[in-house]
Amino acid sequence: MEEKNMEQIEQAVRMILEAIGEDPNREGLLDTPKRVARMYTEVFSGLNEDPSEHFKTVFGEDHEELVLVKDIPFYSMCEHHLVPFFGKAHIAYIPRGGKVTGLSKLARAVEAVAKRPQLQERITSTIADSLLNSLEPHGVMVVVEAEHMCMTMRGVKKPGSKTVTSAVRGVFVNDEAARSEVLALIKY
Ligand SMILES: Nc1nc2c(ncn2[C@@H]2O[C@H](COP(=O)(O)OP(=O)(O)OP(=O)(O)O)[C@@H](O)[C@H]2O)c(=O)[nH]1
Ligand SMILES: [Zn+2]
Repeated sequence: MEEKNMEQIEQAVRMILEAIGEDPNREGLLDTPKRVARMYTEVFSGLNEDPSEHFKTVFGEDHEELVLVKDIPFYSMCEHHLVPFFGKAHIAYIPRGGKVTGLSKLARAVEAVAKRPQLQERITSTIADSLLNSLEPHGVMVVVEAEHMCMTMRGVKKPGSKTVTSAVRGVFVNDEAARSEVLALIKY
């Protein structure tokens, strides 16, 4: 992030601290605006990242069977309240024409998409569409499960509640058995 953007965040944090009735000049808070600016640089670092960039690493492997990377942990920021939501993403696809990507690239795509102000639904569909368009596989299925701090520490206050979203593309749409296989393997 550019220096001027960091300064803007620092100013904004100072204003928020004042607005809630705090003294931004007391010792414990003196470095807080700078820390928050650094933290936002990190947690919003995916804002201008295209997840498809990660799928450029392709191996010509003749495997037209299921690939599933599950339990990919992620942390994101709810775009309504700017508080975290976090959980696990599971990504399944059936490659076509030898287009198999590196396993870590699936996790990198999750990072890119999660590190911006987000909705869980958008994380889920963005990953699915990006994989679909880049590798042109037979099918893609993305399942995301997460806990939203805006629903636990405030508001409706329902700690432990989980939101599950899925995005299904290609052969998975009409093949119930294939979908069930993925869901069984995710739970396994
Ligand atoms: N669909 C969706 N909603 C989300 C997500 N993250 C947070 N929300 C919801 O966004 C909604 C915002 O509702 P508003 O009524 O505008 O805001 P609010 O008054 O703070 O709502 P409460 O959380 O119910 O107190 C809430 O229902 C949140 O639970 C998400 O990833 N997807
Ligand atoms: Zn929220």
